[in-house]
Formats: sequence, structure tokens, C-alpha cells
Amino acid sequence: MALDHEVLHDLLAHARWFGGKGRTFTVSGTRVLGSVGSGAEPEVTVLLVEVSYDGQGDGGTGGTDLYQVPLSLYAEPQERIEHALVGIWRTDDGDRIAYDAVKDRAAMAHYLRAFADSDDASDRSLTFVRLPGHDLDLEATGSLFSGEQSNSSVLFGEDSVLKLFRRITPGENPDITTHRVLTEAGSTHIAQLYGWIEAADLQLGMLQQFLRTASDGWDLALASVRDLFAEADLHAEEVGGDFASEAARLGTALAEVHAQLRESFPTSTVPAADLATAMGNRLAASTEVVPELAEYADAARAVFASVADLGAVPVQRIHADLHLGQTLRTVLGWKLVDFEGEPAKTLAERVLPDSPWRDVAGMLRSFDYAPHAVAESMPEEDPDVLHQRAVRADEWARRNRKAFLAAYCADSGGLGDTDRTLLTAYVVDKAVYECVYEARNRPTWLPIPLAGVARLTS
Ligand SMILES: Nc1ncnc2c1ncn2[C@@H]1O[C@H](COP(=O)(O)OP(=O)(O)O)[C@@H](O)[C@H]1O
Ligand SMILES: O=P(O)(O)O[C@H]1O[C@H](CO)[C@@H](O[C@H]2O[C@H](CO)[C@@H](O)[C@H](O)[C@H]2O)[C@H](O)[C@H]1O
Repeated sequence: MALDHEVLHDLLAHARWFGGKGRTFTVSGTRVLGSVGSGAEPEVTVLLVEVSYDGQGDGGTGGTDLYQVPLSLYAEPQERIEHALVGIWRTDDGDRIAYDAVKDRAAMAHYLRAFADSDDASDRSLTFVRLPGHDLDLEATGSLFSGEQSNSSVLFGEDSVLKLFRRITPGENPDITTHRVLTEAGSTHIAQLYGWIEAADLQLGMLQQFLRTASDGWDLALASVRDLFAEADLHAEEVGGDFASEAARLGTALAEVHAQLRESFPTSTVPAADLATAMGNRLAASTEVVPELAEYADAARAVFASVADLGAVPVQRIHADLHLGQTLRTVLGWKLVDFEGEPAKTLAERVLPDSPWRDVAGMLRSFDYAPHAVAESMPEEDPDVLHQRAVRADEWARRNRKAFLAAYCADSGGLGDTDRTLLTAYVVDKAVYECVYEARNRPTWLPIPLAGVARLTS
């Protein structure tokens, strides 16, 4: 039973969610993890595809990755999902036509039904686990979310979202475990977890509450900046789209999520010197990728060195890749999404406890990004206008950073000296990380974090 490796190679190379783009790879193996559904067409087969990277060329460090590819198999061609055609699936009792299952609503209905029937253990290859407390809308039709994603999310009407993880690593997926703990603790700052899918030690997907009234935090921040840029004579607090009270609510939401995570997961401490060394190492590796960082390296190292003397630093479960694009504003307040951690890290690294200041730093950097991203999208040559915008951009970023931080610290009595030193180091570390991220993904945006590193180390 198989698909040609070349067909799979083509599918992966063109998929938004494939993380190995730009690298030379081959499909080195496939394994059927199981099937979803109970016999009715389509047969949904979940394939695990191993890719092996070339040791040469761009980013060429060799190694392998595993990707989840769910396929919808039919005896006859299906005109309605022609756009989702993958290839021919060969079996001993005849060929089937394979389609991308996430684009096939009939296949997605099998998933929803499997969650509803999760007590029935008749199919033991894949386990559908369901948390109590929510009646699924089984009439809802599955449609693939069209946003830029590293995984694939299917919306079931206005009821639930199924996120199928694409790059699979054996062991705990923090998106599931963190959502589970926060759901069971009754947190109001996340989308409730309804269930998840696993096959032995592989966690394959999760079903969550669909946040019907959500607006993306990044989009809201950009709209606020545009408002400010349009009102040349007004200050941030005077324009209709001022974001500071939202930034403050976000600070409160993050503090509450951190407090809950502290209560529900193990906490410990790490030597500050180890943190400083890790940040220094990241800087050295990043400077290899972004040589422009060299100019700021001494000053950045001095920031990291000031952390080394702080003794033991408290660490806990955190979000670990927090930015405005991971926040959603609903009528019931802010929600945080996507607790998977930094995409480039290994799973083992992503579940390690870390300092909550890493999340705070991520948000502070995001407030810096938003006005510069808007400026980037509005070409302008007049030096007066450019100067005016730069002043406004700084004003917007400063105002929202301040509001967010004050609210985050409100219950802990403000930011102490030790906290400030740690936070500054995490902000620089994040800006260094962003330089590599932008160089690899959006080179025209590299000046945004680079200017951040310059400002933070001046
Ligand atoms: N529960 C939800 N309800 C509504 N929209 C959501 C929900 N979870 C995520 N989203 C939207 O989907 C986008 C991608 O989700 P995310 O979890 O970040 O996926 P990925 O891991 O693929 O990056 C988010 O930026 C958000 O806009
Ligand atoms: O959302 P992901 O987990 O894929 O995170 C990665 O991509 C982010 C961009 O989509 C990137 O975030 C950076 O750009 C944002 C604006 O697009 C900005 O708000 C963030 O502050 C900035 O870090 C993130 O770093 C990366 O891990």
C-alpha cells in the first residue's frame, strides 16, 4: 500500500506547512498510522512520512523529520475535490484515488464522528480522546482555515477547530498538554480543549473551542497604528484607535495565565549563568546567519553578562513563542493561542520550563514590530513625513509596552531590579532570534528587529 515517494515529495515541497522549504530532501519512508472512520467512503488513511535532508547547501545539516499526511481514498475520481488530488494509492486489491483529507469535508466528518464516538475503542490504531463538558455539533461542516499556518486547522462551523499537527515528534506536544491543564483549571484566556488524537507516543492533533468573535491581536494593533499615522497632528492617546487599554488587558491576561501555569506544572530554578551562556551562544550562532549583528555583539554580550550574577532564576511552563499574532480579542476578552513553542526548537527543548519573562519579552518586541511593519508597507520619500512617522512609531510602541508591562506587574508590586535585568536580556535575545527568523523568512523585514537590537544595545 503506497503512494509514489515522488508524489509525496511534490506535495510536501509545495505545502505551506512544510518546514524544510529551500532545503534539498528526499522522502525516505512512509508508515500508515491508522485510519479514521468505520468503513464508509472515503477511507481516511493517516500517513507518517519521513523526509531526509541533504547535508549540503542552504541550511544543509542533514537529519530527518516526520510529517503527518492524512489522505482521503476513493475508488472513483471526485470532481468536487479535484483541487485536492494527491495521486494514486496502490493496494493489493486495486488502486484508490488519494486526496488531501483536510480539504475534503467528507473526510473531516469522519474525524468529528470519531471524536463523538471516542468511547468506542473499535479502532485502536488511532486514539481519539475527548474531554467532558461540551456537546459537539456533529452537523457542522469542516472547512480548511485559509491563514498562513505551520499546521492545518479545520473549522467545524462555529463550534470547534481541529488542528492537525504536521511536523510530528514523539512525545508530549505542549500545545495539547498546556491547553488541557488550562482548560481543566477553568482558564478564561484560552480556547477550551475538547479533545486530541494520538497514535502510541505520537500526538497528532487537537480539537478546540472555535472562538467565534475573535479578532487577531496583530491585525488590531496594525489598525491602531494606521489610525495614528493618519492623524499627523494627534498623539497616540488622542486618536480613536488607541491600543493602550487593550495592551493593558493583554498584560493582565498573561499574568493570570502565568499564575495558573505556575500552579499546575512543576516549577524549579536554573542558574542565571546558564541562561546568560545560552543567550550568548544563540547570539554567536545568529551572527553566523546575520553578519549585521556583529556590530552590536559586544554590547549584547554585556547585557547577557549582567544576567550571569543573578543567582537562581525561577522557571515554569510558559507559552514560549508569544507575540501579538498569537493573541485573539473576543467579546469576552483576550485569548492566547498556539502553545507549541518556538518552531525551530526541538520538542524536548520546547517542554522545558523557562522564565515567564521570555513571554513578556515576546510581547514587548511585538509592540515594537507593529508600527515598523505599518511603516514598511507605506513607501514614503519625504524626509519630514519619514521623521514624523518614526517619532509616532516610537511613541506608539513605548506607550503600549508601558501599558502592557504595568498591567502584567500590577499584582506583583512592580518590576524589581532583578526582573528588569532579566527582562532586558530576554528582549535582546528575542530580537536576535527575530533577526534570524526574518533573514530566513522575510528578508525585507530584517531591518525591523535589527533596529531593535541597535536600540536595545545602545
Ligand atoms: N480556537 C480558535 N478559534 C478561532 N481562531 C483560532 C483559534 N485558534 C487559532 N485560531 C486562528 O488560527 C490561527 C492559526 O492558529 P495557530 O494555533 O497559531 O496555528 P499554527 O500552529 O498552525 O501556527 C491563529 O493565528 C488564529 O488567528
Ligand atoms: O507564529 P509562529 O509560531 O510561526 O512564530 C514565528 O513567526 C512569527 C511571524 O509570523 C514571528 O513573529 C515576528 O513577527 C511578528 C509580526 O509578523 C511580530 O509580531 C513578532 O513580534 C515577531 O517576533 C515569530 O518570531 C516566529 O517565531
